[in-house]
Amino acid sequence: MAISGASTLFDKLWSDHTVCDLDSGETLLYLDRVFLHERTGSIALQSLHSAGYEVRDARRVFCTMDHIVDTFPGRGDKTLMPSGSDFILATRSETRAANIRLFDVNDADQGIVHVISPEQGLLLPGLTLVCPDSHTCTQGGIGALAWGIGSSEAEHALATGTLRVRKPKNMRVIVDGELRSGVTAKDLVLYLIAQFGTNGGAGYAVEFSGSAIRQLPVEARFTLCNMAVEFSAFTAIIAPDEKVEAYFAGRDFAPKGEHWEDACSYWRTLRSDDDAAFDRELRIDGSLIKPMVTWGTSPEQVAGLHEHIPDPENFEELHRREAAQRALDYQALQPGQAIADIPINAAFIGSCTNSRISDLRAAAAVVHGRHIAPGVRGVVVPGSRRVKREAEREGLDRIFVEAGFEWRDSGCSMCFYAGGETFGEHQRVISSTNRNFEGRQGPNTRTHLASPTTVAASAITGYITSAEALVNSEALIA
Ligand SMILES: CC(C)[C@H](C(=O)O)[C@@H](O)C(=O)O
Ligand code: SF4
Repeated sequence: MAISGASTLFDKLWSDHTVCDLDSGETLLYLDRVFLHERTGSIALQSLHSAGYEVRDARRVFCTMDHIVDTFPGRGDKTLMPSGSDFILATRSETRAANIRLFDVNDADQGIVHVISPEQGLLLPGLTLVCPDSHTCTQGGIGALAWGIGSSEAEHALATGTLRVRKPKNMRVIVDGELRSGVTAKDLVLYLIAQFGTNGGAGYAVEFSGSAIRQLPVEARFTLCNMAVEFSAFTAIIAPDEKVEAYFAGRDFAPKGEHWEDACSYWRTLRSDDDAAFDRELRIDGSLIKPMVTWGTSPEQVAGLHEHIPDPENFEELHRREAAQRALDYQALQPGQAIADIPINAAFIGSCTNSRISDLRAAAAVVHGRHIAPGVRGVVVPGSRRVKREAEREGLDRIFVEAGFEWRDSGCSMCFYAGGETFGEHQRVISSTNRNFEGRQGPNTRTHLASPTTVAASAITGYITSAEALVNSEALIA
């Protein structure tokens, strides 16, 4: 379809994938990839099957076992939640019947859906991908149009290879300035949500751009885009650059030979035109950001690690005041408490936000030669089995285990209380994940979202601590 005038990257991908505009005001979009997982994908496949429909093109469909599968070494089909294995078994039989490539429980390439898809080159810049999972936006980090859908939309996607979608508006978030050392993409996205609220991106597809974004390694771009859904955005996208080309070079399903050159030439066209108009533009000075952590039960209830728990009375709007009070009650925290004085019971490194090899390297560098505080439980869950193998090749597993962490098999694990695993009631967990609502990590479990380096440093001190503060405090003692 021809594009007239200046366009955003999002508009270009939308237009390139438009089959037709519908009378309903929606667009019928062509889907290059559909990804499924055992929690929602099994439901979509079963429902499609019982309605008598077939998967239109199984070559474009992939499925993994990540949400419910447990992450204990030597795992099988059983999970702590007795009903968990029903999802696993249904996923296996439905994908087999439909001829869909499944990354099964103990497949060498199994892992969290949003980690394994770009990792293998199953998704590439410029392609569309949907998955019945809200964090599909993660994959916009390489310049693909990827968004989360519901199970019934997944049925439509599977049966037709297309989807009816209402076009969101365009937002650009420009992050200039240089991120300080020790400040990560996780801190950046928490800062964004702190500034503009969890509703800030509602109705928009967000393009991240600016000098701080160009500086981010590709895996950090996934972290940033991952939490676009916590900002209520339709999805997020970052224009691919030479870092993205280097990321894909040699990946299993990335184009090879002359196709590689063609692909790179095409990817270089994937950017917003200079004079493209955005419906909304937000600006952030990246140099102002410090390590962040959530104190409440929403990603917008967040503060710098050097700050104090706010007083709900100081929130202007009534609903924010009430939400803050309720969050403090749930989290058992007091207004005015220094964040650095909050003791933790557990530390979790994992999830589609922060479980890639660069996350594990950064966390391992913090814990290397140190030991987690007495009474604190630490768990590290690689995002995929490939990440796990690479970490083990580099000796990161030994660093974690010697520091007192459990080293697990890959999956969503304790990001989400689906397989039945939890740190327990009233346990306070510092977590590299993306959601902190009540009960997210198990009944009455208290979650504090932070970067993997903050999680690692906190595990060592037993208090919410930045990696920088850990090093400074040791220097004082020495
Ligand atoms: C189970 C799944 C549908 C869910 C999602 O959509 O995001 C989960 O991955 C989550 O993070 O809450
Ligand atoms: S790791 Fe967590 S956020 Fe990501 S897909 Fe799994 S449950 Fe959802």
